[in-house]
Amino acid sequence: MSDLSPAAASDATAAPDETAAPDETAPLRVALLGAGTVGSAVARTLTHEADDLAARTGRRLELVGVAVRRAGRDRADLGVDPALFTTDAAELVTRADIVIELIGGIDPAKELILSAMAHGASVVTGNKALLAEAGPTLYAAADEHGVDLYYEAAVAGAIPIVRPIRDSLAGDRIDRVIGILNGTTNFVLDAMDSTGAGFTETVERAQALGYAEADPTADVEGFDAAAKAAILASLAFHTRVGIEHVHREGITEVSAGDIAAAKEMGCVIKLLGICERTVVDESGGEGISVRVHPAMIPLGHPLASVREAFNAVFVEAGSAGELMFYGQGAGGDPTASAVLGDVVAVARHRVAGGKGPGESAYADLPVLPMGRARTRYHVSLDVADRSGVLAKVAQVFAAHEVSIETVRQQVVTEDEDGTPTPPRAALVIVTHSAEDAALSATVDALAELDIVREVTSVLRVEGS
Ligand SMILES: NC(=O)c1ccc[n+]([C@@H]2O[C@H](COP(=O)([O-])OP(=O)(O)OC[C@H]3O[C@@H](n4cnc5c(N)ncnc54)[C@H](O)[C@@H]3O)[C@@H](O)[C@H]2O)c1
Ligand SMILES: N[C@@H](CCO)C(=O)O
Ligand code: NA
Repeated sequence: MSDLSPAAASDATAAPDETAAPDETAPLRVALLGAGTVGSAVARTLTHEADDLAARTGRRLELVGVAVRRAGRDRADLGVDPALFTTDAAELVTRADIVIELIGGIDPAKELILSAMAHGASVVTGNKALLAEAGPTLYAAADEHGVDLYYEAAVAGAIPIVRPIRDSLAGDRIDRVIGILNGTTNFVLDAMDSTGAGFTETVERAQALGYAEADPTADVEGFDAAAKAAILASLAFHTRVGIEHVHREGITEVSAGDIAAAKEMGCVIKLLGICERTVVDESGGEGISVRVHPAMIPLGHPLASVREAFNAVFVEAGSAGELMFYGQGAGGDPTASAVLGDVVAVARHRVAGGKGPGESAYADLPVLPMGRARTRYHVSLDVADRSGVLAKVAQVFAAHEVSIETVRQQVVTEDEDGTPTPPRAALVIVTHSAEDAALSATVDALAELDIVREVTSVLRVEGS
């Protein structure tokens, strides 16, 4: 179908023959925007695997240009004709059937994608930040111009999860998606767990090893995972979810003490992206909760075994039951695998003369505030050790209608440096599931009690 696209029409140099049949052997013109970590790997595969890609697609994929920020750099290893490099991305997107956007960020990526679509190109992108901010605008443009918008690389890198949710599970009802969606934070938490070291020291080590960026804010503060959670929730619940709807807490406050407390509970701490469907009223009306925060999960949960910088997504669906998707969430070649899979998919649509699914937002479920999410809390308190203390603490939970699951107490008689202390106790309370607002109010009220010397840690417990 590409030969009748506006891009092809405007590109024609010979006198147009309105009655001529489309050339069904002409290569599909591919434009690549960005030759960084992922773009370079994509360029290499497009050139080195051209014959296999043509065989799988049914048409050759001809790289017609690579937009870069700076001209003149030696990029010989990509195997790309040097004449194809350009600094004019805006011009390049007007003469392609498929545009691969791998420059990242909002501007100019958004305008380039919209222009590419207006010129008839299908778009493949890995840009989670842009999708979480402007997904509906991009989908509307794709719809208007009859082109594809594919973005498998945007969530969990190489792991096939966007298309499994959008296509393979389209006949099922997804109730919950829990993901380890950020490799940097998983690496840091895993290293803290194995070494007992603190957060700052571990991030510095991750930076030295190349796992964390020089500025790790987007990862450690949970922005990257929140963008991915927004995309997953939109797909899973057929509802528009933007980054602004996602409750976000990063891992900067997770201490070595929290990690040790999790170990004692038979848990590990992970930064989780949680997207879940909940009943919100007595008539069975539903809403969704989308949140990113550190949480304890039991060692027996499949997500607990996800080590180092790996990602995983655990899906609970009505008929399929529990599914686990695991693999590399980042890196040039792994992410390029997801990009190229999308390129082949959209190219096949062009060859067959159709397009893939557009946005599905028909359910339009309300996105609940964090206070309405149901979770469990693990609360550690440093309290005076005298009669009536446990009763007072239990009363606070009861007053907020939060049910206690377990209580553990350890008497402390000396400080960390061995100095004898007045009798006190370390109290660890794990609750049953309750609304986050009630749990949070409970913790605030506990902190006000004169018998509570300190609330030493508060962690959510998920996955059980
Ligand atoms: N790196 C990963 O592991 C990974 C994984 C999944 C998704 N992604 C996503 O893929 C995209 C690319 O990531 P990356 O890691 O390759 O980034 P990168 O910073 O390594 O590469 C981006 C490249 O785009 C170039 N660029 C920026 N503006 C440009 C412009 N206007 N015209 C031409 N070139 C321009 C930059 O010079 C750079 O070379 C991002 O959206 C990112 O979120 C990356
Ligand atoms: N910075 C991300 C990789 C790309 O999303 C991570 O650490 O997982
Ligand atoms: Na993916």
